[in-house]
Amino acid sequence: MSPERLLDVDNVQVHFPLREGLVKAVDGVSYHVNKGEVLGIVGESGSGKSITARSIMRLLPKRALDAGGRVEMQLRSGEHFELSSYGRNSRAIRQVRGKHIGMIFQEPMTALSPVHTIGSQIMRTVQLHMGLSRAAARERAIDLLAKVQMPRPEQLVDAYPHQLSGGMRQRAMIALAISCDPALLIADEPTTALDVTTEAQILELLKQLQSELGMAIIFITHNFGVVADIADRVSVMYLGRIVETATVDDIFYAPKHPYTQALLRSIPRLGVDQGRRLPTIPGMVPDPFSVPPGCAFNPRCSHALAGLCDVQEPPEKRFGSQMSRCHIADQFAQEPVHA
Ligand SMILES: Nc1ncnc2c1ncn2[C@@H]1O[C@H](COP(=O)(O)OP(=O)(O)OP(=O)(O)O)[C@@H](O)[C@H]1O
Repeated sequence: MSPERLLDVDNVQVHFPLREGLVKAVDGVSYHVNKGEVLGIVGESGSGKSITARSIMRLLPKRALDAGGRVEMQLRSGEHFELSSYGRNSRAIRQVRGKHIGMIFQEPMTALSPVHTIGSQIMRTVQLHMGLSRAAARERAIDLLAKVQMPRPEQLVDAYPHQLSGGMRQRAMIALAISCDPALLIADEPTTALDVTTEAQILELLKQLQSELGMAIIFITHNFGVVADIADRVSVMYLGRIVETATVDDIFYAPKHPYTQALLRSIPRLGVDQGRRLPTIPGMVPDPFSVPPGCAFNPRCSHALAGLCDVQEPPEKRFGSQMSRCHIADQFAQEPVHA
């Protein structure tokens, strides 16, 4: 691992053996995150974004089968830690969760307990991982609430989650996730349930915290607009695989996978698309029990070549730092989809 590398995810596979058949929810996913960078992971519902992130934390649903792959992280001490070699409830992994990796979700109550005050939940975490005294932990909890820009932190530290608005609960969850100064924050659709104004405020807060604390973020979303705002690099997922990875500029101005291009065409442009019907991607995401042979996107792809795309799985093609899993990736000119 190079010194700037924080996380390496290599060929991770997560399956669900269900009565109807085997679902390969994550089918050989590889990516990396550098220290202090924001990696956006984009894709439609069911593409495997959340399960990939959960596999890093070893927080897979009970029915999931860990079918292989390796996840390694470089801790702040320089020590390499192989997360994939530990079980969900192992002592080692519980040390890493919360301390080295924080996680925030769409629904704050996934992370917050309804029966404890915001302050006591933060205090418990920092006492456990940072060895602070009760008084120092309370002080840190108040500082953290101030850092996430909650008003009157000295009072809100004693509030229960249900006493806060949705946006404030989101801030409290962020305070808890960053309480031990993690090197990595995994953000799984953290702004999806919020109104546009609150969403913009939370994104602004995350950007501010990211540059202030120097932490890396894996930002999972189905919304390309959000990615443009926050990410340095982007990976696009389709049916359990990463189909394209590139810098945010290359993703928007020179996408080399027809799925990325189709997702970009469906973003509304301010002032241009108002009142106009937006193109949507034809067809539906296929049933996860019967993924099409060849390139899984071929039945929905306007560029698909019969006898190639419906037969052969596309290899990873590289163009500098950009990767596309498309047979004809080299044919896409460097032209913006969004002119
Ligand atoms: N608990 C579960 N039991 C069975 N299958 C599951 C379970 N959780 C996820 N899956 C399967 O894994 C696939 C990927 O799920 P995942 O939650 O990672 O998708 P996602 O891209 O994050 O979508 P969303 O945005 O809807 O959360 C799903 O389509 C589903 O087939």
